[in-house]
Amino acid sequence: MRKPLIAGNWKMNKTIQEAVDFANEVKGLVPDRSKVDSIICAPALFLDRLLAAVDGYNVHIGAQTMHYEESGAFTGEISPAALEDLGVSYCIIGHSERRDMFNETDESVNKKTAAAFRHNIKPIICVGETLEQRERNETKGHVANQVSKALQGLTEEQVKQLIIAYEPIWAIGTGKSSTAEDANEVCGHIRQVVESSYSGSAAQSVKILYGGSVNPGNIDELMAKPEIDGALVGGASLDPHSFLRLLEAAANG
Ligand SMILES: O=C[C@H](O)COP(=O)(O)O
Repeated sequence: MRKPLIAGNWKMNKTIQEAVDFANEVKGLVPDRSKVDSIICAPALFLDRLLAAVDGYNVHIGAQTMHYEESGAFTGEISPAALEDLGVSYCIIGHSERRDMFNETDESVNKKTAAAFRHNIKPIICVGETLEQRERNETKGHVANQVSKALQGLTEEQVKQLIIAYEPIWAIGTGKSSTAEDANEVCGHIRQVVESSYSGSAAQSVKILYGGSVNPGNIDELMAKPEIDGALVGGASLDPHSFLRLLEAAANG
């Protein structure tokens, strides 16, 4: 039985004060970590303050991206070693916005995933198809290819700890979520890819999330599906009440 996981991706939203206010508002109300892993992936500038704000509560803090090198001449980049030193335990890798706007590739996603494991950071690898790919019936092939490339060189033990978020690009921030049935089918396909590349045990351990216009109105239906272990949530994670509702749905589902 895989423990459910809800990760909020704040993207480039909030000020530090708004972030700390949010953490103070939700932290005592977040369901116990035995029921759900609750994660806030915040802008890098807020991570230190958020870690201090939620210390001792059931909330994990994650980053939204990082570099694969430890250090060096990479102006403006975020070092995985520095994230580890800060106490950051999760990092989103290969979000479609970063693939689209910041030149993230399957190769860099693979290198970042390996770097995350070297630094005790759990990677949340994002995959998903465009609307055109969906219309051409290429969803499963595209997603399988992204997953295979992201996992190259990982050990079975690493794969068991992995989190993969299936986010159809056409569903992100559009209010147009995938149906729970479709999302479940693609998440199941991802699990099969893991099984054929690694083992049944790896496939049963890896957590697969759905992302794309998840909100308090559709979370129950998504969480009821057997292949969906949780959600990566953008817009609906920005409001404390909505975020808490998502956590409760996952914890009690
Ligand atoms: O990482 C989160 C996804 O991009 C989903 O964003 P959204 O919930 O605003 O559609």
